[in-house]
Amino acid sequence: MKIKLYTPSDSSIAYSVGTTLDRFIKIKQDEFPFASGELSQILRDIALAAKIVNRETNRAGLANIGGAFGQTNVQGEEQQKLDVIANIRFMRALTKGGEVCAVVSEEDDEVIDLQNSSGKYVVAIDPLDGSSNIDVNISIGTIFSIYRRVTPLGRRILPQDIMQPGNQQVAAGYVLYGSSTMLVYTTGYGVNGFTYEPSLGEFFLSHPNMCAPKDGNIYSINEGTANLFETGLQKYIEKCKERQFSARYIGSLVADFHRNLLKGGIYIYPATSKSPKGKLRLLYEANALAFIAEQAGGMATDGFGRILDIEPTSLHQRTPLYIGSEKMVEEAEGFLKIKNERSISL
Ligand SMILES: O=P(O)(O)OC[C@H]1O[C@](O)(COP(=O)(O)O)[C@@H](O)[C@@H]1O
Ligand SMILES: [Mg+2]
Ligand SMILES: [Mg+2]
Repeated sequence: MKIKLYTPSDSSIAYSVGTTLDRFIKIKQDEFPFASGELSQILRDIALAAKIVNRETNRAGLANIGGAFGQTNVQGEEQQKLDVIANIRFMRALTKGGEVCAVVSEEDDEVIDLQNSSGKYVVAIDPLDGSSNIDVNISIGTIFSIYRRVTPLGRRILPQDIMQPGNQQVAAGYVLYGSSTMLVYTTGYGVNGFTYEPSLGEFFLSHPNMCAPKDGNIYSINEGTANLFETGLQKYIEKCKERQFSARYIGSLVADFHRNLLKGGIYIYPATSKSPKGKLRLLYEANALAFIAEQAGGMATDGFGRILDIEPTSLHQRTPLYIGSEKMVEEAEGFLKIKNERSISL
Protein backbone atom coordinates (compact mmCIF):
# COMPACT_ATOMS: atom_id res chain seq x y z
CA MET A 1 0.00 0.00 0.00
CA LYS A 2 1.52 3.32 -1.10
CA ILE A 3 1.26 6.27 1.33
CA LYS A 4 1.24 9.75 -0.25
CA LEU A 5 2.69 12.57 1.85
CA TYR A 6 0.41 15.66 2.01
CA THR A 7 2.49 18.82 1.40
CA PRO A 8 0.25 21.90 1.59
CA SER A 9 1.66 24.68 -0.63
CA ASP A 10 2.70 26.93 2.28
CA SER A 11 3.66 24.17 4.70
CA SER A 12 6.46 26.37 6.01
CA ILE A 13 3.91 28.64 7.76
CA ALA A 14 2.30 27.02 10.83
CA TYR A 15 -0.82 28.95 10.09
CA SER A 16 -2.22 30.33 6.87
CA VAL A 17 -5.37 31.98 5.58
CA GLY A 18 -8.23 29.69 6.53
CA THR A 19 -6.79 28.66 9.89
CA THR A 20 -9.47 28.77 12.57
CA LEU A 21 -9.13 31.32 15.33
CA ASP A 22 -8.91 28.54 17.92
CA ARG A 23 -6.03 26.89 16.09
CA PHE A 24 -4.27 30.22 15.56
CA ILE A 25 -4.53 31.06 19.28
CA LYS A 26 -3.11 27.63 20.13
CA ILE A 27 -0.18 28.00 17.71
CA LYS A 28 0.59 31.49 19.01
CA GLN A 29 0.39 30.30 22.60
CA ASP A 30 2.88 27.53 21.88
CA GLU A 31 5.29 30.15 20.58
CA PHE A 32 5.56 31.47 24.17
CA PRO A 33 6.98 28.76 26.45
CA PHE A 34 5.74 30.59 29.55
CA ALA A 35 2.24 31.15 28.22
CA SER A 36 -0.26 29.45 30.51
CA GLY A 37 -3.35 29.71 28.34
CA GLU A 38 -5.36 32.23 30.38
CA LEU A 39 -5.04 35.02 27.82
CA SER A 40 -5.90 32.53 25.07
CA GLN A 41 -9.03 31.61 27.01
CA ILE A 42 -10.09 35.28 27.26
CA LEU A 43 -9.70 35.68 23.49
CA ARG A 44 -11.90 32.61 23.02
CA ASP A 45 -14.47 34.01 25.47
CA ILE A 46 -14.59 37.26 23.53
CA ALA A 47 -14.95 35.38 20.24
CA LEU A 48 -17.85 33.38 21.69
CA ALA A 49 -19.70 36.47 22.90
CA ALA A 50 -19.01 38.14 19.53
CA LYS A 51 -20.74 35.27 17.73
CA ILE A 52 -23.83 35.74 19.90
CA VAL A 53 -23.84 39.52 19.49
CA ASN A 54 -23.38 39.02 15.75
CA ARG A 55 -26.53 36.88 15.69
CA GLU A 56 -28.47 39.53 17.65
CA THR A 57 -27.15 42.30 15.41
CA ASN A 58 -28.17 40.47 12.26
CA ARG A 59 -31.74 40.10 13.45
CA ALA A 60 -32.01 43.39 15.30
CA GLY A 61 -34.78 44.62 13.01
CA LEU A 62 -36.83 41.43 13.37
CA ALA A 63 -36.55 40.53 16.99
CA ASN A 64 -37.47 43.87 18.52
CA ILE A 65 -33.83 44.25 19.54
CA GLY A 66 -33.51 47.66 17.89
CA GLY A 67 -34.33 50.93 19.57
CA ALA A 68 -33.72 52.56 22.91
CA PHE A 69 -33.53 50.65 26.16
CA GLY A 70 -35.05 53.52 28.11
CA GLN A 71 -32.07 54.30 30.33
CA THR A 72 -29.02 56.55 30.03
CA ASN A 73 -25.47 55.42 30.81
CA VAL A 74 -22.80 57.26 32.80
CA GLN A 75 -21.94 59.30 29.70
CA GLY A 76 -25.49 60.64 29.67
CA GLU A 77 -26.13 58.78 26.40
CA GLU A 78 -29.40 56.96 25.85
CA GLN A 79 -28.60 53.25 25.95
CA GLN A 80 -29.77 51.20 22.98
CA LYS A 81 -31.18 47.73 23.66
CA LEU A 82 -28.26 46.22 21.78
CA ASP A 83 -25.80 48.16 23.98
CA VAL A 84 -27.31 46.41 26.99
CA ILE A 85 -27.59 42.99 25.32
CA ALA A 86 -23.97 43.14 24.15
CA ASN A 87 -22.84 44.24 27.60
CA ILE A 88 -24.61 41.28 29.23
CA ARG A 89 -23.23 38.82 26.66
CA PHE A 90 -19.59 39.90 27.02
CA MET A 91 -19.83 40.14 30.79
CA ARG A 92 -21.29 36.63 30.97
CA ALA A 93 -18.67 35.11 28.67
CA LEU A 94 -15.80 36.77 30.59
CA THR A 95 -17.27 35.64 33.90
CA LYS A 96 -17.83 32.05 32.74
CA GLY A 97 -14.33 31.91 31.18
CA GLY A 98 -12.87 32.35 34.68
CA GLU A 99 -9.69 34.27 33.75
CA VAL A 100 -10.85 37.84 34.41
CA CYS A 101 -11.07 39.56 37.80
CA ALA A 102 -12.61 42.89 36.74
CA VAL A 103 -14.30 44.57 33.80
CA VAL A 104 -14.59 48.25 32.87
CA SER A 105 -17.49 48.75 30.49
CA GLU A 106 -18.87 51.80 28.71
CA GLU A 107 -22.32 50.69 29.88
CA ASP A 108 -21.46 50.42 33.60
CA ASP A 109 -20.72 53.42 35.81
CA GLU A 110 -18.41 51.48 38.12
CA VAL A 111 -15.76 48.78 37.71
CA ILE A 112 -17.43 45.35 37.68
CA ASP A 113 -15.61 43.14 40.21
CA LEU A 114 -16.17 39.57 38.98
CA GLN A 115 -15.36 38.23 42.45
CA ASN A 116 -12.77 35.94 40.89
CA SER A 117 -9.65 36.04 43.07
CA SER A 118 -7.74 33.75 40.71
CA GLY A 119 -8.43 35.97 37.70
CA LYS A 120 -5.16 37.51 36.49
CA TYR A 121 -6.64 39.85 33.92
CA VAL A 122 -8.68 43.06 33.66
CA VAL A 123 -10.77 43.80 30.58
CA ALA A 124 -11.97 47.22 29.40
CA ILE A 125 -14.74 47.00 26.83
CA ASP A 126 -17.03 49.02 24.60
CA PRO A 127 -19.63 46.27 24.09
CA LEU A 128 -21.35 48.01 21.21
CA ASP A 129 -19.59 50.76 19.30
CA GLY A 130 -21.45 52.96 16.85
CA SER A 131 -24.75 52.77 18.72
CA SER A 132 -26.27 55.56 16.64
CA ASN A 133 -26.03 53.24 13.63
CA ILE A 134 -27.76 50.18 15.14
CA ASP A 135 -31.24 50.97 13.86
CA VAL A 136 -30.12 52.05 10.42
CA ASN A 137 -28.31 48.83 9.53
CA ILE A 138 -24.84 50.37 9.30
CA SER A 139 -21.69 48.61 10.52
CA ILE A 140 -21.16 48.61 14.28
CA GLY A 141 -18.54 47.02 16.51
CA THR A 142 -17.11 45.94 19.85
CA ILE A 143 -13.76 47.20 21.22
CA PHE A 144 -11.70 45.51 23.96
CA SER A 145 -8.46 45.98 25.90
CA ILE A 146 -6.84 43.37 28.15
CA TYR A 147 -4.41 44.10 31.02
CA ARG A 148 -2.71 41.91 33.62
CA ARG A 149 -3.69 42.89 37.16
CA VAL A 150 -0.76 44.44 39.05
CA THR A 151 -1.77 43.54 42.59
CA PRO A 152 -1.26 39.99 43.93
CA LEU A 153 -3.85 37.32 43.14
CA GLY A 154 -6.36 36.60 45.84
CA ARG A 155 -6.41 40.24 46.99
CA ARG A 156 -9.14 42.76 46.38
CA ILE A 157 -8.87 44.64 43.07
CA LEU A 158 -7.30 48.05 43.53
CA PRO A 159 -7.42 51.21 41.37
CA GLN A 160 -3.90 50.52 40.08
CA ASP A 161 -5.21 47.30 38.53
CA ILE A 162 -7.64 49.36 36.45
CA MET A 163 -5.92 52.70 35.90
CA GLN A 164 -3.14 51.44 33.67
CA PRO A 165 -1.83 53.36 30.64
CA GLY A 166 -2.44 51.79 27.23
CA ASN A 167 1.23 50.84 26.90
CA GLN A 168 0.53 48.17 29.55
CA GLN A 169 -2.07 46.34 27.42
CA VAL A 170 -1.24 42.65 26.86
CA ALA A 171 -3.85 42.35 24.12
CA ALA A 172 -6.48 44.48 22.38
CA GLY A 173 -8.87 44.22 19.48
CA TYR A 174 -12.23 44.86 17.96
CA VAL A 175 -15.10 43.04 16.34
CA LEU A 176 -16.69 44.59 13.27
CA TYR A 177 -20.30 43.60 12.58
CA GLY A 178 -20.46 44.69 8.95
CA SER A 179 -21.21 43.09 5.61
CA SER A 180 -19.09 40.33 7.09
CA THR A 181 -18.16 40.01 10.73
CA MET A 182 -14.50 40.23 11.61
CA LEU A 183 -12.41 39.92 14.76
CA VAL A 184 -9.10 41.79 14.64
CA TYR A 185 -6.62 41.65 17.51
CA THR A 186 -3.03 41.96 18.66
CA THR A 187 -1.08 40.55 21.59
CA GLY A 188 1.83 42.83 20.82
CA TYR A 189 3.21 40.64 18.02
CA GLY A 190 1.49 42.02 14.96
CA VAL A 191 -2.18 42.30 14.02
CA ASN A 192 -4.32 39.52 12.57
CA GLY A 193 -7.88 39.57 11.26
CA PHE A 194 -10.40 36.74 11.25
CA THR A 195 -13.64 36.55 9.28
CA TYR A 196 -16.69 34.81 10.71
CA GLU A 197 -18.26 31.96 8.70
CA PRO A 198 -21.77 31.77 10.23
CA SER A 199 -22.71 28.44 8.66
CA LEU A 200 -19.71 26.85 10.38
CA GLY A 201 -19.82 29.06 13.46
CA GLU A 202 -16.09 29.67 13.16
CA PHE A 203 -13.73 32.62 12.74
CA PHE A 204 -11.11 31.93 10.04
CA LEU A 205 -7.83 33.78 9.51
CA SER A 206 -8.47 36.07 6.53
CA HIS A 207 -6.10 38.99 7.12
CA PRO A 208 -2.72 37.75 8.44
CA ASN A 209 -0.13 40.33 9.57
CA MET A 210 -2.20 43.42 8.85
CA CYS A 211 -0.12 46.51 8.00
CA ALA A 212 -1.45 50.06 7.77
CA PRO A 213 -0.28 51.94 4.68
CA LYS A 214 2.20 54.63 5.80
CA ASP A 215 0.20 57.29 3.93
CA GLY A 216 -3.29 57.63 2.49
CA ASN A 217 -5.91 59.95 0.99
CA ILE A 218 -8.94 59.29 3.16
CA TYR A 219 -9.88 61.54 6.07
CA SER A 220 -12.67 60.68 8.52
CA ILE A 221 -14.05 63.41 10.76
CA ASN A 222 -17.53 64.68 11.60
CA GLU A 223 -17.33 68.17 10.11
CA GLY A 224 -20.71 69.08 11.54
CA THR A 225 -18.92 70.87 14.39
CA ALA A 226 -16.04 72.21 12.28
CA ASN A 227 -16.65 75.75 13.47
CA LEU A 228 -15.72 74.53 16.96
CA PHE A 229 -12.41 72.99 15.82
CA GLU A 230 -9.08 74.61 16.64
CA THR A 231 -7.70 76.56 13.69
CA GLY A 232 -4.79 74.13 13.17
CA LEU A 233 -7.25 71.34 12.54
CA GLN A 234 -9.40 73.51 10.26
CA LYS A 235 -6.25 74.22 8.25
CA TYR A 236 -5.40 70.52 8.08
CA ILE A 237 -8.89 69.69 6.74
CA GLU A 238 -8.57 72.47 4.16
CA LYS A 239 -5.29 70.85 3.07
CA CYS A 240 -7.02 67.47 2.68
CA LYS A 241 -9.68 69.13 0.51
CA GLU A 242 -7.09 70.99 -1.52
CA ARG A 243 -5.56 67.60 -2.28
CA GLN A 244 -9.02 66.23 -3.07
CA PHE A 245 -8.73 63.51 -0.49
CA SER A 246 -11.85 61.35 0.02
CA ALA A 247 -14.01 62.30 2.98
CA ARG A 248 -15.39 59.12 4.55
CA TYR A 249 -17.28 59.08 7.88
CA ILE A 250 -19.50 56.17 8.91
CA GLY A 251 -20.06 57.36 12.45
CA SER A 252 -18.97 54.00 13.89
CA LEU A 253 -15.41 54.33 15.17
CA VAL A 254 -14.58 50.63 14.58
CA ALA A 255 -15.80 50.74 10.97
CA ASP A 256 -14.02 54.01 10.13
CA PHE A 257 -10.83 52.77 11.79
CA HIS A 258 -10.96 49.41 10.01
CA ARG A 259 -11.39 50.96 6.57
CA ASN A 260 -8.49 53.34 7.11
CA LEU A 261 -6.32 50.53 8.49
CA LEU A 262 -6.76 48.61 5.25
CA LYS A 263 -6.76 51.47 2.74
CA GLY A 264 -4.68 54.18 4.43
CA GLY A 265 -6.30 57.19 6.03
CA ILE A 266 -6.79 59.20 9.18
CA TYR A 267 -9.70 59.20 11.64
CA ILE A 268 -10.03 62.26 13.84
CA TYR A 269 -12.35 62.85 16.76
CA PRO A 270 -10.95 66.17 17.97
CA ALA A 271 -11.20 68.37 20.99
CA THR A 272 -13.62 71.19 20.33
CA SER A 273 -14.32 74.38 22.24
CA LYS A 274 -17.54 72.62 23.41
CA SER A 275 -15.89 69.26 24.31
CA PRO A 276 -12.28 70.07 25.22
CA LYS A 277 -11.53 66.34 25.62
CA GLY A 278 -13.45 65.24 22.53
CA LYS A 279 -15.98 62.39 22.80
CA LEU A 280 -14.16 59.07 22.65
CA ARG A 281 -13.19 57.17 25.80
CA LEU A 282 -9.55 56.41 26.60
CA LEU A 283 -9.89 53.06 28.45
CA TYR A 284 -12.24 51.18 26.10
CA GLU A 285 -12.03 52.91 22.75
CA ALA A 286 -8.80 54.86 22.15
CA ASN A 287 -6.27 52.60 23.93
CA ALA A 288 -7.30 49.41 22.11
CA LEU A 289 -7.31 50.96 18.65
CA ALA A 290 -4.05 52.80 19.37
CA PHE A 291 -2.37 49.47 20.24
CA ILE A 292 -3.69 47.94 17.00
CA ALA A 293 -2.68 50.96 14.94
CA GLU A 294 0.88 50.97 16.29
CA GLN A 295 1.22 47.20 15.90
CA ALA A 296 0.16 47.61 12.25
CA GLY A 297 2.71 50.37 11.67
CA GLY A 298 0.26 53.25 12.08
CA MET A 299 0.04 55.94 14.76
CA ALA A 300 -2.38 57.23 17.42
CA THR A 301 -2.15 60.52 19.32
CA ASP A 302 -4.39 63.00 21.08
CA GLY A 303 -3.02 65.61 18.70
CA PHE A 304 0.01 66.26 20.83
CA GLY A 305 1.16 63.01 22.44
CA ARG A 306 0.98 59.22 22.17
CA ILE A 307 -2.40 57.84 23.28
CA LEU A 308 -0.75 54.76 24.83
CA ASP A 309 1.28 56.94 27.24
CA ILE A 310 -1.69 58.78 28.70
CA GLU A 311 -1.99 58.03 32.43
CA PRO A 312 -5.69 57.40 33.09
CA THR A 313 -7.31 59.32 35.95
CA SER A 314 -10.97 58.32 35.62
CA LEU A 315 -12.86 55.32 34.27
CA HIS A 316 -14.81 57.02 31.53
CA GLN A 317 -12.35 59.79 30.71
CA ARG A 318 -12.36 61.08 27.16
CA THR A 319 -9.51 61.94 24.84
CA PRO A 320 -9.16 63.58 21.43
CA LEU A 321 -8.09 60.94 18.90
CA TYR A 322 -5.94 61.23 15.75
CA ILE A 323 -5.37 57.71 14.46
CA GLY A 324 -4.36 55.94 11.27
CA SER A 325 -1.55 56.17 8.70
CA GLU A 326 1.67 57.43 10.26
CA LYS A 327 2.41 60.22 7.77
CA MET A 328 -1.13 61.58 7.96
CA VAL A 329 -1.25 61.62 11.78
CA GLU A 330 2.20 63.25 11.93
CA GLU A 331 1.10 65.92 9.48
CA ALA A 332 -2.16 66.63 11.33
CA GLU A 333 -0.15 66.98 14.57
CA GLY A 334 2.19 69.37 12.76
CA PHE A 335 -0.74 71.60 11.82
CA LEU A 336 -2.02 71.64 15.39
CA LYS A 337 1.37 72.48 16.85
CA ILE A 338 2.05 75.36 14.40
CA LYS A 339 -1.26 77.09 15.07
CA ASN A 340 -0.97 76.52 18.78
CA GLU A 341 2.57 77.95 18.86
CA ARG A 342 1.33 80.98 16.88
CA SER A 343 -1.70 81.53 19.21
CA ILE A 344 0.59 81.14 22.29
CA SER A 345 3.13 83.67 20.90
CA LEU A 346 0.42 86.27 20.12
O1 LIG B 1 -21.96 61.28 16.07
P1 LIG B 1 -20.55 61.69 16.29
O2 LIG B 1 -20.41 62.85 17.23
O3 LIG B 1 -19.82 61.90 15.04
O4 LIG B 1 -19.85 60.48 17.05
C1 LIG B 1 -19.66 59.25 16.40
C2 LIG B 1 -18.70 58.47 17.23
O5 LIG B 1 -19.31 58.15 18.47
C3 LIG B 1 -19.32 56.73 18.66
O6 LIG B 1 -20.55 56.22 18.27
C4 LIG B 1 -19.08 56.51 20.15
O7 LIG B 1 -19.14 55.17 20.47
P2 LIG B 1 -20.41 54.45 21.15
O8 LIG B 1 -21.41 54.24 20.09
O9 LIG B 1 -19.80 53.21 21.66
O10 LIG B 1 -20.90 55.34 22.26
C5 LIG B 1 -18.22 56.21 17.75
O11 LIG B 1 -18.40 54.91 17.33
C6 LIG B 1 -18.32 57.16 16.57
O12 LIG B 1 -17.14 57.26 15.85
MG1 LIG C 1 -17.77 53.41 21.14
MG1 LIG D 1 -20.54 51.76 22.88
